[in-house]
Amino acid sequence: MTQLDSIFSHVDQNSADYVRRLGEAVAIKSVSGDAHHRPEVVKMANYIISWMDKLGVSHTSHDPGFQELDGSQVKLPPIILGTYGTDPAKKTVLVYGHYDVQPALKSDGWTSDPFTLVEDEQGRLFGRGSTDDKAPILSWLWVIEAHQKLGVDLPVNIKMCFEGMEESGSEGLDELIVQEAKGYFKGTDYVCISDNYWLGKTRPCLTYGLRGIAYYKLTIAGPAKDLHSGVFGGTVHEPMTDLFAIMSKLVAPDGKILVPGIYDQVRPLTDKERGTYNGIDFALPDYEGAVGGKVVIQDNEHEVLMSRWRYPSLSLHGIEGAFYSAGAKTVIPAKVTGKFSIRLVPDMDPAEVHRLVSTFIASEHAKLNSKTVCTVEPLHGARAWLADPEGPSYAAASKAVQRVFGVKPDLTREGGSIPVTLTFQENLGVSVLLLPMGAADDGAHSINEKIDKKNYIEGIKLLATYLHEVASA
Ligand SMILES: NCCCC(=O)N[C@@H](Cc1c[nH]cn1)C(=O)O
Ligand SMILES: [Zn+2]
Ligand SMILES: [Zn+2]
Repeated sequence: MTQLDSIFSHVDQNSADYVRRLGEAVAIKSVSGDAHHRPEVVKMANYIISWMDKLGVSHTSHDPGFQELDGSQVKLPPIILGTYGTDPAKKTVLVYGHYDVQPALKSDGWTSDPFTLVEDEQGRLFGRGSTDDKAPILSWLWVIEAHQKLGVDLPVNIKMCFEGMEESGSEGLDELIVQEAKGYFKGTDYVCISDNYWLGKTRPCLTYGLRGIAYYKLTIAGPAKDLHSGVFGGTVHEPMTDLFAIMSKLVAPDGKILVPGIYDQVRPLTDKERGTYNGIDFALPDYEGAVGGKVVIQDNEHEVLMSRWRYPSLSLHGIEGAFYSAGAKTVIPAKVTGKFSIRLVPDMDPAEVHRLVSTFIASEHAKLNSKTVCTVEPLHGARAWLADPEGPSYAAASKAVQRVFGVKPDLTREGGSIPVTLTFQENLGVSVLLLPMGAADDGAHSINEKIDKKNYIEGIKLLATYLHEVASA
């Protein structure tokens, strides 16, 4: 029996323990976006630290300071930096993950309490944070534990960077990475992140690209206070009318962004890149299933994937200050703020996108001949990330997938944004790999988030195998 075979059978034998521990973690309501839950985020940090202590992982906790949240100053949760092994003869793999979660209420439509891990008869483990990102970060610890229990030498040094603010802008993380690039992070050979999902439900993937984002607030202000539409309607410029007029000019119903110049920055599609879409395990009906309706714009698989991965998109998210309750309130809102974002792709620059967006909105507002005041404010931005999927880390991960799952992984990109990938790549100068455990239907951020027990258990084996493969890469 090889070392990995014995690790695999140990993982299988201990699967009930791994599920029980995931249940302990899910029960900690580490919602970073809500000030009231901040003590629970810290509790989750302490849960991880207690496991690091048990496993002999040395660690430091970095305090990123305070943030303004719901009108008060709230202390940020720690960024935990762990170190397991410092053998100069071994490669060093830095793993990143997050221990905070999205908000969840049973009343949102969950079929069970979101913070109680529930296993159904199909082996699906439901609970907030189950797949995003508690199972993956815990799995790195279980890999260390399995090696210790079996007396198998871990063939790499591991550094761990676990944050508690990923779902709320990763406050303080970039600064710490820049500051510690030649300190704690020095000596990192590869970065591996397990915080995304397979493209479908059955075939694992390795992810080498993400879109960036430019998020905007567009505010139109008019009267000093909300007005009665019967008394003032027809006599004043209405902020909501102007906001609708401008927001309707940003994007067409077919998804085309209407801001002039936006597509000029997009990297042209080459034949080589076009070829990378061949053979990817992705079917339109499955995608429509994930969407939950027949509203997909494109009519073939390659176009859908390209629209998600390599072209920008503009989404209108919401309007702050507008009347939205039941009933028929006859109000003219005094000030409204539209929220929208543009997903950025290689080679789009957030500063240039901001220049184009603000110039366009100012000119569209001027065309309205309205006396309202229009302001555009960028909330946050991140460039797209694209890695070379042909390096040794990707080769090791591909071998690991084949060993654990018996199939070659798809090489995928994603439409979402994980800005820290680029921060690691640029500041540490090493290859970054996204190695997901969860499946496309896990429902991260949504109601009834889950991870399949099979994905969790085989995922632990996958991470262990990757470390063994990358050791000799
Ligand atoms: N599957 C990986 C995507 C992770 C994710 O959901 N990231 C968020 C990050 C973000 C950016 N602005 C607000 N949140 C995303 O929306 O892409
Ligand atoms: Zn995540
Ligand atoms: Zn998330």
